Amino acid sequence: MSLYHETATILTGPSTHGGSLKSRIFGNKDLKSPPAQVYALAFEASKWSAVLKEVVENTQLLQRERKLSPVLSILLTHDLLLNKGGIALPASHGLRASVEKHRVRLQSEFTRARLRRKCPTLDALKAMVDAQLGPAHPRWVRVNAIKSSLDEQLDTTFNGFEIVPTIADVMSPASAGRKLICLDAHVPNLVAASPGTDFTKTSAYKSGAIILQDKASCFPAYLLDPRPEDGDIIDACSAPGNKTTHLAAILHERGFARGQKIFAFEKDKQRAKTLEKMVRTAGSDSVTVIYPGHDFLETDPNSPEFRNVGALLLDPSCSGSGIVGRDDAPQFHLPALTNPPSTSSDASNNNNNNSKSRKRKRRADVKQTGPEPKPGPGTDTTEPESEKDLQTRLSALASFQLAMVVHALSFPVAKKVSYSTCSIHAEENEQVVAAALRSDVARRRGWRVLRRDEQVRGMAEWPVRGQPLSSSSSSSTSGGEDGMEMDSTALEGCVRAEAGDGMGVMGFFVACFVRDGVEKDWEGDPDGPFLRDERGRIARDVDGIPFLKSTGERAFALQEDENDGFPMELRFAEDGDGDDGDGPFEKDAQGRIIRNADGMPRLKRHRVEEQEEEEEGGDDDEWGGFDD
Ligand SMILES: C[S@@+](CC[C@H](N)C(=O)[O-])C[C@H]1O[C@@H](n2cnc3c(N)ncnc32)[C@H](O)[C@@H]1O
Repeated sequence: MSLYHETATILTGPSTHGGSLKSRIFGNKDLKSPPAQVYALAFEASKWSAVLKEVVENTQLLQRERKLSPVLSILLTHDLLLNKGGIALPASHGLRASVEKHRVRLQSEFTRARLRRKCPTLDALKAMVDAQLGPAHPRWVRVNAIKSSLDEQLDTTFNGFEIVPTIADVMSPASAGRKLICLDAHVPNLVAASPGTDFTKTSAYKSGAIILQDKASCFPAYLLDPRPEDGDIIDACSAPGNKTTHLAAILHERGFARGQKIFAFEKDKQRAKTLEKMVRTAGSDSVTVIYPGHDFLETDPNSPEFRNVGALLLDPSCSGSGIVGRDDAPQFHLPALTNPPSTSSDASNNNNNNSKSRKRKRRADVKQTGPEPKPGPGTDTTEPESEKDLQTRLSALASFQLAMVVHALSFPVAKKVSYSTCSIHAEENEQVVAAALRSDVARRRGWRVLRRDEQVRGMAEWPVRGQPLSSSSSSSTSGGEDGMEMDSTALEGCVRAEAGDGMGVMGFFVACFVRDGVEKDWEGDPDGPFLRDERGRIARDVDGIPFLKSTGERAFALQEDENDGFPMELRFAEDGDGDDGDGPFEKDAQGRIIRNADGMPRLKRHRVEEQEEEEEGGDDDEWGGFDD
């Protein structure tokens, strides 16, 4: 297969497979062409594709050369017009000939495209195209607490990186070529590294000590805040497993309750294989039960298997309209097969990279598999989708998403459910939450949105919140008019992330449903079965287990038999830091585990390091305060 066919295959393959463009290419063992050449062509052609799309359309190249596909037309035109060596194929090759015979026409159309952009020279056009690449997206790295620690990674994988205080420093064009990292201020164990940094060859990546996961994608597990006392956790839509493994990592730091499990559902069997691999690599296989090929909607919430499920993470298929920076390459603009020639106003539209309507229409694809119609090939395109088609697609997605949320809210002892999408559309976000709150099950069981002031520190401090439905809906009828309004407290409880706002995140949405009356279902006591302190909070022992009113004893009997199921006693994972038999966490004089403000238990290791620093007379460690 030629360089051009191989590059075309990479560019039109599912964007959900294999991470960044770089890792998709360099990790592809089947490539016959040199990966560096494929990457250079894919990147450069993508960068120029908005201009080349115009050239191809205006010369009607695709109509003249019926065997040429849209993606190949861009790749070949790129090399013909912009590559010093021209098209890298023998002169007699059919592909090369099919484009070269239109050289004069293509060249003059390219000149017109340049002049329309008011660029007097090719160099000026090159500078403009480079400038339009937009703000670079950082490479987000989550340190997997099951296999490593932030400190260990700072000493190893990030050794040689300069630590800078803000994400703006990491993304600044002035920092190009430097190896920078910034420790995230909102999500524990998360690091932003210079855009395009390739960690896929590091031993930490291969061993699962680090996981490449966008900051916003870390919000759901962090906001759900899984705890030993939550019992079993369901991840309803798991593949490829970023959030499943994040749940496991958070629980690992807190200490899993004995027998506590994460049930990971994945409807797509193929994707379930990726999930299995990721869970194994991340070291969370012993606590994760995978249900490959299993439709979450077909689970029976009342099945004995799920009697201890206290929390669910729901990250269903969505439009994916918020996805940016998944890749280290610019978007690829495909020429239309039948479009009339572009006008100068089309050209100026093409230049308007940041327009909101464009963002909304940007992707015709679906984030992952789901019930909705799938896109055709070439999904990484900017083919406009009509407003009507968009609304039809969004409404199909929203019905599915609502069904998933309502199902999750039906688990008998569940008391927290996070719902997330990487969509920017209110139809999939606030409107789904509003509709779920109005469902029978939500009303009957008292589900509400977790308030901002109840959220873990990083999420409470995150500034971008749910949008009022009338201003966030992409439909011409506002959500409010549809009766989908939410009160301001609930909206404030919703968390959004906005691409391109300087915080280095993709477009994302998450809300956590909670209910306060779970105990009522069990005990018939309006105040629940557990002892409470003077502020009405459930009293818990050092391990977080509540005390029963009836006996004054811990709610769950401690048993040695591991097979007796949850919840019994806490099991601390090996810490490797000289286990003193008293668990890995610092305790106060009363023997209670010391927790940071966000509820994270404080590891003994941190104290030892602080003491060492004090002895060395070092300054306060800026990063030691990360969990505080
Ligand atoms: C957005 S992706 C999940 C990403 C994942 N949470 C992560 O962070 O790596 C949605 C996944 O849900 C799966 N899915 C869709 N409908 C489902 C259903 N009814 N039951 C279980 N899985 C489903 C899709 O196959 C897809 O893999």
